[in-house]
Amino acid sequence: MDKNPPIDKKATGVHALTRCAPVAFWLVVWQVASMLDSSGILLCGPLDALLALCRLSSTQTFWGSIWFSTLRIVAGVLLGYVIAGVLAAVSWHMSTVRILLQPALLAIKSTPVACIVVILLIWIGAANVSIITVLLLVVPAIYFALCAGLDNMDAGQRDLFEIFGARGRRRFFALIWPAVLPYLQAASSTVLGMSWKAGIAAELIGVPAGSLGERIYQAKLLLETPDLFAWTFCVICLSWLFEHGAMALLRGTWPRAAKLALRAPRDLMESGGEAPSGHNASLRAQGLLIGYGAEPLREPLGFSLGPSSCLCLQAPSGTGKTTLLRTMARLQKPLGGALENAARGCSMMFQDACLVEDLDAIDNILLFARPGFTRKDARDLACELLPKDALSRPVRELSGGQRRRVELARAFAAPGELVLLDEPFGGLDAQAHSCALAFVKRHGTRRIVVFATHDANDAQALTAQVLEL
Ligand SMILES: Nc1ncnc2c1ncn2[C@@H]1O[C@H](COP(=O)(O)OP(=O)(O)OP(=O)(O)O)[C@@H](O)[C@H]1O
Repeated sequence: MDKNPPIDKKATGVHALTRCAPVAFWLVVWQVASMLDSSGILLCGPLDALLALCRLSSTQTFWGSIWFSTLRIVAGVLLGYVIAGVLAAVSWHMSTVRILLQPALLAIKSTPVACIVVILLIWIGAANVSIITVLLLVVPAIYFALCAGLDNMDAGQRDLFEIFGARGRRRFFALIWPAVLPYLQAASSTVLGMSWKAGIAAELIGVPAGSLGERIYQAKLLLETPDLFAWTFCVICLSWLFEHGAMALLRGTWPRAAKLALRAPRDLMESGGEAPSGHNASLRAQGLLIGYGAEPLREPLGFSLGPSSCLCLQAPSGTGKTTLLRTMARLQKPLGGALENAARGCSMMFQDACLVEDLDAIDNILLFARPGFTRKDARDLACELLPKDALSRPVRELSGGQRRRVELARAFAAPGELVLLDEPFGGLDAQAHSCALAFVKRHGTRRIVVFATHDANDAQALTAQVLEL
């Protein structure tokens, strides 16, 4: 069977016509308007502009000017992105830097380009005025976009990377980059086109020798209107190419960043070890108070868990099971009492599935897996819980129950000796439920497993101690 659907030639033809017809219409309007100006100084026709472009493009000066301006504008943009990235990273870690930078960058952002150019001409002269002008346009726009992306990073995703101890390149490529990318794309779509406008405006004011700005200025001085239109057309094309090329590059970074995150080596210090041995793992609470603000949710809690033990948290809704699990994961500080955790590493299954949505089940498992855990291991582990056809689709396309099972597999592929499961069997049918119970029993040995459930039979099935809140 032919896999490619037949091309609808009629529809393609209509599509091409709807795109070309308006352009042709405006070219005719332009030609007619130019014919009304008999002098040809105010407005030249499109044909004259095209002839001028052909004439100019055969000269060395033409390509020299394009090279001169492109080099400076692109350098300004690249430098601007690097500086904005460094400043945003520092500001994110140091609020004082952010407070200090805020007024300066807002002032630069609000200053008209023409004023910036005039000041720069006094300071650095004309030759490189376009680089700094473009840089000053890019830095505030990209800096504020990056800060917004970092500020609005999903709290659940942050918790996920924090608990699993994913740092360095994996954290950058799988957490930070996808969080800032939409903001970066939105700001870039404005800034990239603007950078050419600002760069050429700077050259027109400073008139550096050999630049596109100088050519446009000369064409205006000598009233060579066709040349003026030809140069303007060049700037529009360069700006369009640059903007669309850079945006396509940016769009393509996410799948690549995910691959880089998966390839990043996981060092043993970071992960807590090769595989859980569980020999010395323990978790003890004495007079533990949990809650938000000053008022504890419950009376003081106490329990003691040794290696290969399982604790079931059972309580009605809203009584603090999730809060206790978050406290055990060190995502929240206890309000009082003592919590001694002697387990190496921790992994958690959240009540609301928290996954890297664009990656498939295997990649989600591998992202936080212990060192030496191969793709085949991840596939075998996932196959214990999920149908094969669910393994290679982005997890955002999976059902709620399937997503929970990806999380469950991920929790046991990670090296943590303490495994916290928040309602791991919620939303599963009877068969999937018993399969998940068997999975936890099989892989829970040599770890401490703490899970929250509303089903009293789960504790029995896993021979778990029960802590009723
Ligand atoms: N971020 C928060 N700030 C303040 N109070 C919160 C916060 N999160 C939860 N609570 C409150 O803490 C209490 C316990 O919530 P928690 O989510 O721990 O209960 P739960 O036992 O896990 O409930 P469920 O079984 O419905 O998941 C609830 O009364 C809830 O309103």
